Amino acid sequence: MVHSLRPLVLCGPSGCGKSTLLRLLFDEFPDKFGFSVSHTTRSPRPGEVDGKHYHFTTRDEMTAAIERGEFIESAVFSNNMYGTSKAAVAAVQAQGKICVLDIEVEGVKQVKQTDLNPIYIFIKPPSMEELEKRLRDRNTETEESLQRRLTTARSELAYADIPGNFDLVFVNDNLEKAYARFRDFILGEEEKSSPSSADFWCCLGTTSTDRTSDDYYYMSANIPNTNISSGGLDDNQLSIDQPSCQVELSAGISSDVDCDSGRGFGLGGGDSLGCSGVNSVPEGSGGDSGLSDGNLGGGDSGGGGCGDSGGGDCGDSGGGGGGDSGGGCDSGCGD
Ligand SMILES: Nc1ncnc2c1ncn2[C@@H]1O[C@H](COP(=O)(O)OP(=O)(O)OP(=O)(O)O)[C@@H](O)[C@H]1O
Repeated sequence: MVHSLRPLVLCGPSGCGKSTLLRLLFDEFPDKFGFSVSHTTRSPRPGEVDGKHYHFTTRDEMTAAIERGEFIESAVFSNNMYGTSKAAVAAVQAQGKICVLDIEVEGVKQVKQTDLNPIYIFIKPPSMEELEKRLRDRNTETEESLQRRLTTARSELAYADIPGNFDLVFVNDNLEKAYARFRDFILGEEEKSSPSSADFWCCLGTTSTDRTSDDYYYMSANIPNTNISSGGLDDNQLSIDQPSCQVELSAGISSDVDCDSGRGFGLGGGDSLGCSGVNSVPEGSGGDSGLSDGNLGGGDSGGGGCGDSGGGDCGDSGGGGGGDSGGGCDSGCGD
């Protein structure tokens, strides 16, 4: 299964510094991020290139494409249409890059209705006065368009202040500090959503035949000290050290299952075990990590990336070294 990295939605009032911060990000990570090229009906600014900064289009063409369902989001801003086509996002993801969407609040609301599941970031200016100064200094606006942008900015800032609307809201005051915060947050979030930290099941039974449903435990490598959520051991915990993703059983695993704290197992950095997004494992089914009581070394994969519960048993091939597979779960997981 191919894991698409979560897209990044960047939002903030015109002039808050979105383009500036993105330029720094792309300069530092030229191969990691890809810009989703928006469509717009506004005229190109000096230096802007069609197909690179925007797909410049007409109102009629864009309206027709939206009606054909070709857009994830679209909005009218300062009398111009802006929008993100599905093709623009897919083109970036096809390159194995994190797709960056620079969109307005109305577009954010529409993206939230889709299954895109991006990271939402909002950039605030230090003040309305500073925002106005930046826009004037940029020298790209007429007095009328500047006033429109400032009016829109107020409602955008109000939307950003509602808890839960964005994963990160921060002020772009000192550019260096703002960029560091922006970059570190994105890298942290992407690390969390990478396959190495997907939720997974593992099995602690010694052999495939003596396992019961009680031997399967649900773990999330994103959350330290995650409660075991199945197998009747809700009071027990798994302790998980990030970022190496070492997973081990804490002391206190009940002895009435066929395991104890000595039967720990670990994952090297970048590892993935079993099936992500699993909610239940039917009795006697697979979805396990391919481990009995072994460790997987760095670079291992115990299967991974399955959408749902079940599937065939992964075998007992624990203890693999670097680059090993923990039992070929991948094909055995049903959706
Ligand atoms: N931290 C900062 N301190 C001072 N000036 C800044 C800072 N960040 C950006 N600027 C300046 O503010 C102006 C607006 O920034 P930028 O063009 O990146 O905004 P934007 O949010 O992309 O705007 P738009 O949405 O209209 O494209 C630019 O001239 C930029 O150089």
